[in-house]
Amino acid sequence: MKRIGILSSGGDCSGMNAAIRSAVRTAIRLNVEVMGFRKGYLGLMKGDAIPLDTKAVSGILHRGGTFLQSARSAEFKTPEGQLKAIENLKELGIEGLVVLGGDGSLTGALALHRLGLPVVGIPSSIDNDIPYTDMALGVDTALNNIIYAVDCIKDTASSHARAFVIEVMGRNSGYLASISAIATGAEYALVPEREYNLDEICQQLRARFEEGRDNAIIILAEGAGHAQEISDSIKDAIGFETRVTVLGHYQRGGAPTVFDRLLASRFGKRAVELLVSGNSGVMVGLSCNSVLATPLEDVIKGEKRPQDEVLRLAEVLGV
Ligand SMILES: Nc1ncnc2c1ncn2[C@@H]1O[C@H](COP(=O)(O)OP(=O)(O)O)[C@@H](O)[C@H]1O
Ligand SMILES: O=P(O)(O)OC[C@H]1O[C@](O)(COP(=O)(O)O)[C@@H](O)[C@@H]1O
Ligand SMILES: [Mg+2]
Repeated sequence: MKRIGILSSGGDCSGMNAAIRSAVRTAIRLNVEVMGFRKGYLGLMKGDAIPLDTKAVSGILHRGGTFLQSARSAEFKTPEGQLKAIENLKELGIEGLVVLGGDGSLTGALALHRLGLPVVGIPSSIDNDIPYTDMALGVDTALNNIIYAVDCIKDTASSHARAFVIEVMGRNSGYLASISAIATGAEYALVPEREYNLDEICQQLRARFEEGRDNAIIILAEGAGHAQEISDSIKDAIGFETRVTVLGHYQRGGAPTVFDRLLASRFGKRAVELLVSGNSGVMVGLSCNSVLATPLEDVIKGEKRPQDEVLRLAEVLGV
């Protein structure tokens, strides 16, 4: 292989830059040129690419987001969009592609692989909803962002004897909610994977405030309900003030943690080594602290949910 491409797609996350840097520097060591596509699959369909050398990826390791930018594209889901991408790659003399992204982007990578393009995926999404990797890129940084915010909110909640409903991201996954609830000592983690009974929660919260506790933190996964409605129900039932904080896109940015910098560097290197040695149609992943490759077919067929042990732990340590 003489020339490969790289792109970041879907929701950005911290660690993408570090992974791109690692992939580019590994490729250069192997005498392979790298082109970076801007704005994910949009750039691939437009042929919007820039050459990436060692200098182009210096000074980005510690920055959140992705300097290649990211996007979501409905057109790329169509066969026409995918063929446009393949044609552009041929014209640019690009023989293989590294895709950084979440479950959607990896489904797109599988589509390109089925069209005959050598592809390797790097799981990158704060949601941690991608199977065959213990952690995706960006998850650890997002969790650290969340616990910083929750700790701050707890201070003000205590000062006013309030209950807070704090909404975190995760799409259909309760991973961020359950882990951050354990790490902050929150009273409840409301997640899509477990049914919850709001009446019971309100009774327990009322008892908690009546016995003199001065705050309550309820971490709500975005896929598990409406923050304001839950907050209003709690307020009406317990008679204490409630507030809502939606952490939103704050969770996705910021300097990557050591864990994410290391994971990104390991993933980027292995992805290029696999691609250049002819092992394509796979995703790199972390399993028991080793970097493994899994066929994209299995990744896309698979499902990932937070471990039951973790969900149970959040319940046992809460109210
Ligand atoms: N089924 C699919 N086939 C081809 N491409 C897809 C498919 N699903 C998603 N993609 C591409 O991947 C992009 C990112 O997917 P999305 O689910 O929004 O984010 P993420 O990759 O972070 O999970 C989509 O906008 C689309 O271009
Ligand atoms: O940035 P957008 O387009 O508002 O999307 C928000 C969504 O992206 C995420 O932050 C990341 O999800 P993906 O990795 O699937 O893109 C979700 O947690 C959230 O629901
Ligand atoms: Mg996703």
